[in-house]
Amino acid sequence: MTLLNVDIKSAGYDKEKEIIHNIHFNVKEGELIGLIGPNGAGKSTTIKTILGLLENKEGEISFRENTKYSYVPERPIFYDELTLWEHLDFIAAVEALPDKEYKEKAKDFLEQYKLTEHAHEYPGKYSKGMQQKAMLILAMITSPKVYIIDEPFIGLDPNAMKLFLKLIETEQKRGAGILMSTHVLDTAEKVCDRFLMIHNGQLQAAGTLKDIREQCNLPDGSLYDCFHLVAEGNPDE
Ligand SMILES: Nc1ncnc2c1ncn2[C@@H]1O[C@H](COP(=O)(O)OP(=O)(O)OP(=O)(O)O)[C@@H](O)[C@H]1O
Repeated sequence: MTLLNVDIKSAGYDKEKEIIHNIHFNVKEGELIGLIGPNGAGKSTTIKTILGLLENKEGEISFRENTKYSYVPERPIFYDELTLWEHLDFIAAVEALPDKEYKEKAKDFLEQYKLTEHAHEYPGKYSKGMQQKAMLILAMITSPKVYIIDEPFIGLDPNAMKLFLKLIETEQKRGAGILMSTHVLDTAEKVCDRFLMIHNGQLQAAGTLKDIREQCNLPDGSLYDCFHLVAEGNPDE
């Protein structure tokens, strides 16, 4: 079942300058989709367009009816005057989450991510990795049907990375669809079901690794080889 359908004809920050063109894909239940591309390719712009943050947009973005989604930005954003628990309470209040259920879930996440002892501190003062983990907890607490995650791996230590991947898998099994932009291609190759390869604001290749290899004419290539070909035009350099 399709949860999110993206049909961007063009989008950009200023009326005169379009940044992305003809980006079409969907996210289905239980799928993890990797949004891949070099710096400045248009990944964050695609995400911002999906989130409705860009006014200059031609095309259609449609979430399945009543689909709740969570966005995890590349750079964590917190309220200065709220502790992590207060952030969780705030989200629970806005989303009208059942009290007992969300508290149990929150405690479980905090324990897993080793943030229990820091839950009453201000996340603005956490280390980078702790902030990233806190953002993930805030995203997961509402049990959304769709996740939109901008580069989750930077700043996570190896244990946190493993935990994140495990939680993502659990969320997929629950039926959540995930769109995740990342530069960590070896991990993406292992965990993503499909890929969207963007360069110069356009979709250059899309599909499973097999599809991408065929489109790049690299039958045994890794995701990195295909990325390199798309980004640089030569897989061997
Ligand atoms: N706020 C902005 N205003 C104007 N142009 C922007 C803005 N943000 C990004 N751009 C431009 O849009 C283009 C695509 O940038 P975008 O941030 O989408 O790339 P990206 O693929 O997410 O890159 P990275 O891997 O470096 O995060 C770049 O040319 C960039 O200069």
